[in-house]
Amino acid sequence: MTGLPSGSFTAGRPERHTCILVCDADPSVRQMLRGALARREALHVLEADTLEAALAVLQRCASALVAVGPGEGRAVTRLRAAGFEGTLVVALAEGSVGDVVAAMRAGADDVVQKPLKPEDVVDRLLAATSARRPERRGGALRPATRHAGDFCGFLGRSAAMAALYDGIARVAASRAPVFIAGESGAGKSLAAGAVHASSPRHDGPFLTLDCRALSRDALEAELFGEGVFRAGIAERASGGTLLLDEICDVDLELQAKLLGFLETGRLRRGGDGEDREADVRLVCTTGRDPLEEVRAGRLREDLFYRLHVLHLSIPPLRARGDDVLLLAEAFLARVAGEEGRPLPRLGPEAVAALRVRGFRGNVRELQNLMRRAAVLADGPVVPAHLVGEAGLEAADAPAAPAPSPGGASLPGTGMWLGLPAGWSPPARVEPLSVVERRAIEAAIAAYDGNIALAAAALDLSPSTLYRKKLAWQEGGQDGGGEAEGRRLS
Ligand SMILES: Nc1ncnc2c1ncn2[C@@H]1O[C@H](COP(=O)(O)OP(=O)(O)OP(=O)(O)O)[C@@H](O)[C@H]1O
Repeated sequence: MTGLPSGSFTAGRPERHTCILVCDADPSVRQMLRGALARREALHVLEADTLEAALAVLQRCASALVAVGPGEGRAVTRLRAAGFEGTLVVALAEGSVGDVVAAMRAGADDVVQKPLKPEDVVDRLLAATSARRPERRGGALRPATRHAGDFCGFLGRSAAMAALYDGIARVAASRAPVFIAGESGAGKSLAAGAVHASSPRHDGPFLTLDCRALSRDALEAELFGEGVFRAGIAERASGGTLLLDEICDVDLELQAKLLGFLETGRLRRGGDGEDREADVRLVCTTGRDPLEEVRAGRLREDLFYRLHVLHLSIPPLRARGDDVLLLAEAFLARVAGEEGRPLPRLGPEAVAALRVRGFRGNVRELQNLMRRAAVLADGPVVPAHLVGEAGLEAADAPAAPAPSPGGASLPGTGMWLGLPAGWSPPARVEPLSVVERRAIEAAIAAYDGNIALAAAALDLSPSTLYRKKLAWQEGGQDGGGEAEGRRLS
């Protein structure tokens, strides 16, 4: 058996042809497969614990072994629809013959059953790689791949997304924490995966902890571990990146412990007296306004500023122009592949509806809408009514109310700057601070609250905008600090 081409690794990223991705939620399975692969070939093994994490790094790999749990048959289609053209071997947790056939039809090169025997799996993976011909895969998913690979699993070519890709690339090189804000379903987790994939830690683990899902004690145990035998996710992510999803949901006391860990790189498992080290890069997300959370006392200010050194703001879909069409087509193709149906296209009215009238939801809602459209379309064209009034914003919706200037007011009459009594300044002349505040508030309203886009439009850094907002909330007029020029997206 020829196996994958081997190669040596010099500084920087390994060659794509020597890179293999192992995706499994269980760290011990990943470890076992990594060991088996390392014994056989000079391969560079990347690990992912979720499909989202896999999507973020997949394009850098020639082959992937992806574990698929019960009822997750769509995973293969998603990987192919995202543009992955390498060898794909799927490990099914509980696979009937039907599941195996479905996985192969969706684009898997081979299917193995769990529990895995590492040496067998490696054999099958290497065999699939050497036997693979580009034309082996069906053409049904090809339409989606023309859009694929825009950036680490993201699709989108708007200026807002270009700024985001640029921001991700810039923060990736550092080991400082990254704070990602954005609306629900806009792509925060995907961005976290992209930060990891573009960082020097890309061959380390990328693990995620959803802070919404657990009680305070369970979250602490999950994060820092318990007793001598149970390492927490912070230790397991050592050498890689840890995503804390919805950081504002972490209890304040635990936030203090997290801050201590950030500052020292040391942690203590529950019920254990020993201090342990973990070399982790933290990425945190929130769907809320972090400053509002600080003000309301739900997010420790010291933690916020420690985490907020580098920050990214994910633009809402409505700020991405025609990306909505590109994404809609890609999602249609994905669903058609998953459902084994012919690929429908968006009719002109559906295109006009999405583009001209505007889609109100975010990427996740668009995915759901396209799923419904692909399933319900009974011809080759998706009609307008299937892209649904629910997701569309009326063209004649009232504009956002003009923000009030607030802050200091002008003197009305009388001596002012040496002018004679009775003289009134023209109404349009206002103190610079008032003008500035109005301009900033108008920009934030124009970009639907997206600070990064507003900052970019104003040629300020997002941190300057945050500081000014904070100062206004505290009652001052001036947000302090001079314009810093644009930094990150
Ligand atoms: N630009 C994009 N291109 C392709 N898929 C995308 C894009 N943005 C987001 N997605 C997909 O949309 C879904 C939602 O994205 P993600 O989970 O990253 O959002 P989120 O902001 O973290 O959501 P939540 O706030 O609910 O945690 C995922 O399936 C993701 O892969």
